[in-house]
Amino acid sequence: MTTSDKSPGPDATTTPDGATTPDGAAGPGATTRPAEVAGPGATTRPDEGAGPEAAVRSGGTAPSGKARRPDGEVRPEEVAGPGAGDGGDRLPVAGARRTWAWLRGELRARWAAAALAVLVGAVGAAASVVPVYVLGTLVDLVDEGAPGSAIVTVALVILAGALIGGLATGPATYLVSRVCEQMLADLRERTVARALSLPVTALERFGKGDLLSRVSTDTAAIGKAASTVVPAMISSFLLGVVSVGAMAGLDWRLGLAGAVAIPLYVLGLRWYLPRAAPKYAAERRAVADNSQLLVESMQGVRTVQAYRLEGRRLHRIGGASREVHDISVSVFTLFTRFVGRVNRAEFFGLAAILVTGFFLVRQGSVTVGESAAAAVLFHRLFNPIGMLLFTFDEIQAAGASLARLVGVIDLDPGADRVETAARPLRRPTPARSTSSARPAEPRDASLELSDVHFSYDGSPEVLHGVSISLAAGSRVALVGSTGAGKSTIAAIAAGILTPGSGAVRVGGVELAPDRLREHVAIITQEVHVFAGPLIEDLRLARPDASPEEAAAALAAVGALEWVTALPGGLDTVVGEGGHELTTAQVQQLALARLMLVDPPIAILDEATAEAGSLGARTLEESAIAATRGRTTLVVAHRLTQAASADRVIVLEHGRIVEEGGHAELVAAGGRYAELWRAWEARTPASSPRQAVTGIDLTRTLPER
Ligand SMILES: Nc1ncnc2c1ncn2[C@@H]1O[C@H](COP(=O)(O)OP(=O)(O)OP(=O)(O)O)[C@@H](O)[C@H]1O
Repeated sequence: MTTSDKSPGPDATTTPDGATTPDGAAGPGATTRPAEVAGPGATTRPDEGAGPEAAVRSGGTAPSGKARRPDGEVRPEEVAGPGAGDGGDRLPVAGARRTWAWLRGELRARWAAAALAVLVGAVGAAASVVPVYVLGTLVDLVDEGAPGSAIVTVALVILAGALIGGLATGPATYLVSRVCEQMLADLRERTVARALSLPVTALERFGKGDLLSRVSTDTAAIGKAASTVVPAMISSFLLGVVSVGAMAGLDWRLGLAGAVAIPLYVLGLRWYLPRAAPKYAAERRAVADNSQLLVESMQGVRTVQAYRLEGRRLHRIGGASREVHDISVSVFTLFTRFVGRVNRAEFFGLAAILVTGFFLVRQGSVTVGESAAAAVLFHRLFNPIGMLLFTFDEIQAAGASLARLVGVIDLDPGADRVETAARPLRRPTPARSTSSARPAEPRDASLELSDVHFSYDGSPEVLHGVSISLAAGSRVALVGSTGAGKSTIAAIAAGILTPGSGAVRVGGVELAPDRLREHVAIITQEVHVFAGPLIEDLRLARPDASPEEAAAALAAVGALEWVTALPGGLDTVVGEGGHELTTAQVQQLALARLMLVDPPIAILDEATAEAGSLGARTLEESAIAATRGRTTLVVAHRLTQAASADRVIVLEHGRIVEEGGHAELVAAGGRYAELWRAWEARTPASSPRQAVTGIDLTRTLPER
């Protein structure tokens, strides 16, 4: 199974303040690009995230981490609630009870398959004990000098038992691992789906490294357990039960002698597990921290280079890796000491059986063959018991990983509001209920933000009652200095961020963020080019788009020419490891996706701001073509974008300070006029507006 391929926009979005680099460009070939479209119908490709996962894996030099406490108690960080982790910013980990409940629920849902697996396993275990049981009879027959025919019969029974046991093992393993794999696939799918449905602010707060290590390292730990450890454990357990039963069947005292080993095994486990659990937890944390550090360093590589932070980053990564290494070594040392205790238990168990058998044979209670069979039965348990004990930590690790994934599944989709609720914000205005159960449909493509307040987690409010209204089909530019709140407004209007209070309406109807995304598409500052054919990248916006429709969208934004000139045209493999696209080309792809999404409302957040001056003209034209006929909100860092809008809204410190047409505001001599003069001064040319974009804006300016 794969992740849903119908998840809307959020996966394709970026932080409102997007990581800008000193040179302002992500560089050719970079996977993350300075513009991104997300919106109605946008989808998640099954292969997405392969890169970061690989990065985490390559960083995860240590064996899969382990963290569950043996007694299944809830660790301090195992508090089901966002932000309740030990660092305050980790994704939550489900408690032991909740994890068991999840497991039980999943098994109940597959009870028939699970029961069949156990049944086949039990038959296999019973059949494989038969040869040892009968071996005792064979010894006695030989001892008594029985005829060859009797021995042949016993030998045939041994053969049949071994055959049935062997034949049943394969299907039993297959059936158990199939149930486990199905549960894992479901779990992985639901984890990714929930992560994608999380608000961007929540994802930022938790850190992508933690999420990636859960989806990769934790899933791998569970996957390993599901395919190998759990089936082996179940068959070992069944074999153990059947063998002890068989020993007791020979003579109860032999069974009791074998049972001498049990308390020793238990003591060994009780010695090991409490010591191992904190070490595994520390190892898991160290691996996650190391992953986070690596992901951050890779994602911020330009900033790292620009500020010459390579040495310091490498030093920190080296330190984190050393910590992982040291903890892993101490985990292994502990494990070898545990092995010694297991060997001791085996020795005492076998010795007890042999001594008991000796005396029982002497007093005539059992035969030599029966005593030998008991010893062999016990000896045959060495491997299964060792398997049970030595993989206990892997099961623990899988349990810890399971708790981490269940923690993500249980996350409240409105996780970013959990913390903001503690702050003195007005509650969001409840959506007006309609008389019928059906949600009201917007009557047109107008967009309205009404008295919107917003603050990022734990930070002071950044929007203080912003109200903006865009008539259907109009083009409005948001202008303001850095940090004024433009991108935040864009993200709220697109349904990426949820306002602390206030309302967002489309066509007069207040819509929740998820419904808002059905009507609004946004191009943000980062575009992710997914590895694969270019047409598939376009189909993220509309999965059923035909090559002709994709070509038409590309043509509309002026990109068809260069796409057809690519070696494979629409089928050229782009993204990580594929054909490298320029920043401007990537931005045009984002605009073509917007065309395919065909939303009534479009939001451009610096869609062209990162372009080099040579591509600026083309991109400006592409952006105008892509948004023609749509209600458009443009975050205009380049004031030429504002000059071409129907209306300009000037924002400062989270408040609207001016609003009106470009010419009107310039004439008014206020804040916009000030910004415009500064802009003109920065772009000396006979016709500043033309010089910046290469477009004669008087042609594109609407009639006023
Ligand atoms: N993810 C975030 N977490 C915390 N604070 C944030 C976050 N994103 C933005 N901010 C803060 O919110 C305020 C508004 O930021 P926003 O990015 O909306 O401004 P902007 O006008 O778009 O700025 P710019 O032109 O630099 O993009 C700023 O003070 C910024 O530091």
